Amino acid sequence: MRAHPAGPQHAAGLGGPGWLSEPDDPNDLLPALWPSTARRLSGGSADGVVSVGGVPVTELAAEHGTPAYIVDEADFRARATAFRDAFAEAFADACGGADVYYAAKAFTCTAVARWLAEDGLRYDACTGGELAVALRGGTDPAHVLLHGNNKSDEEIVRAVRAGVGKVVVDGFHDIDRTADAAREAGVRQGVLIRTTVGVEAHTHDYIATAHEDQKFGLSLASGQAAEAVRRVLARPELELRGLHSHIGSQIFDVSGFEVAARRLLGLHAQVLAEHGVEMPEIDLGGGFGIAYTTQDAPLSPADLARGMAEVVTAACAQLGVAVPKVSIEPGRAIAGPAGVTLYRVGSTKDVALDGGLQRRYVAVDGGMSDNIRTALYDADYSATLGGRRSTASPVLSRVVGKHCESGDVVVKDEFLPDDLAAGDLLVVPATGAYCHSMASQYNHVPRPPVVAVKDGVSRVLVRRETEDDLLALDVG
Ligand SMILES: Cc1ncc(COP(=O)(O)O)c(C=O)c1O
Ligand SMILES: N[C@@H](CCCC[NH3+])C(=O)O
Repeated sequence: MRAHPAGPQHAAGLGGPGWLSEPDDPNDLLPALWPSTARRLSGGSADGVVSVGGVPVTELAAEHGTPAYIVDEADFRARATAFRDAFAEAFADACGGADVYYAAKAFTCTAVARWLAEDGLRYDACTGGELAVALRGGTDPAHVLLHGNNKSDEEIVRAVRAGVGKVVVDGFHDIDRTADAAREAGVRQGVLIRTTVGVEAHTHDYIATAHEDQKFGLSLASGQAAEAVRRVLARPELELRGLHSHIGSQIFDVSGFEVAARRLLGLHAQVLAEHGVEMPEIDLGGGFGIAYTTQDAPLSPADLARGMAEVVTAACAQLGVAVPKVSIEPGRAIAGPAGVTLYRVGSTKDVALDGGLQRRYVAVDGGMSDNIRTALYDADYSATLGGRRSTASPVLSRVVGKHCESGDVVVKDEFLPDDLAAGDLLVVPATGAYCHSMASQYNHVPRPPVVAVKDGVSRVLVRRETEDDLLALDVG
């Protein structure tokens, strides 16, 4: 990592993160963080402008306004099919391939469901709302699985009637309700049992999900998962398809997945020994990390698939069981790098810090309502000047929003050019996952649109909310 030209103390003195370093030219886009079609144009009337999907951000801002979520359709679909192909290949010999369920919670809308269906991916919904989007997008219901730690009766009935392939049993409370819904619908419902395997995933506490002391799943160690197997087998309306584990999100360390797979397969073998039931599937969840900064080094889908295939094959051989059909549920790794957020700068202010240092606050026209991840998880992002090139010297800056909250920060630390001013466009990469899907209308700020870009054309997938939309909800 290279230090800032003013000396390492420039950033270090602010207690800034270790990852913050300046690219050779701050106008460069660091490829790992951006959709594959993103570039800074050179020459012509749009010289210096960032372009995504062949559309300059100046055009996007003029046509769709700011803030706006921009999704690079080709990049999203390439990442999705890379997972599909890598896992199909890695598991081909062991179990005839693998199924990839896109985790809709990362980002979904009808167009996304359609892309996935066209490209042969499946769909992981965790609410009735996400299921509704899948069905409206033309997803084959048999390719949908329904998660949820607190599914309503109505969600279960709706999913079973729609013909979803699998309902994931997250607790004992799901078993009889799903079986009753299946009996009423006259079907045999496939189920997975979400198992808490006791892995402490190396990620933010709020997004680790396989240790004992959290709300999801049935514990392996305490015997709850084995008891759930017995209860499911006692209901003939249910078809026990397999066990499920999801250890958390934004994980880079493959050892967590390895331990989870081995423990899950241990229970899988135990069920065979105890009940004579050979479950045909196993679902290892999602959670594959992406690069938000230059410090993050994600594994490629091919490396992940190869690594997971080795672990699963070896564990099955050791246990003396056939390799079940493997499923995974990536969300962030498909949607995250495919999306950027476009903002317009409204104001700046310099604050003197101890030691003669200063921090520049750059306020944009969105904030924690369109990206809650910085406030919620202390997440790191980067930002770049989008509408022009600048040769002004870089200034350590903090990109903040317009909300009435001092924690309303989008990018904690970034070097931005000294001549950045009101009216400039800023682009924040790697915002395709868990930004639109976690957006709020805090301070009655309408949510931004989602605009797809491809081959030089932009298309609104989700329209911008208006104040009238918000007022229409207020019926009191
Ligand atoms: C059950 C389950 N599957 C898949 C995912 C997707 O995770 P990620 O977007 O990190 O791949 C999540 C979210 O963490 C989840 O809870
Ligand atoms: N929402 C989280 C990920 C957790 C998702 C689902 N279990 C994030 O933004 O990183």
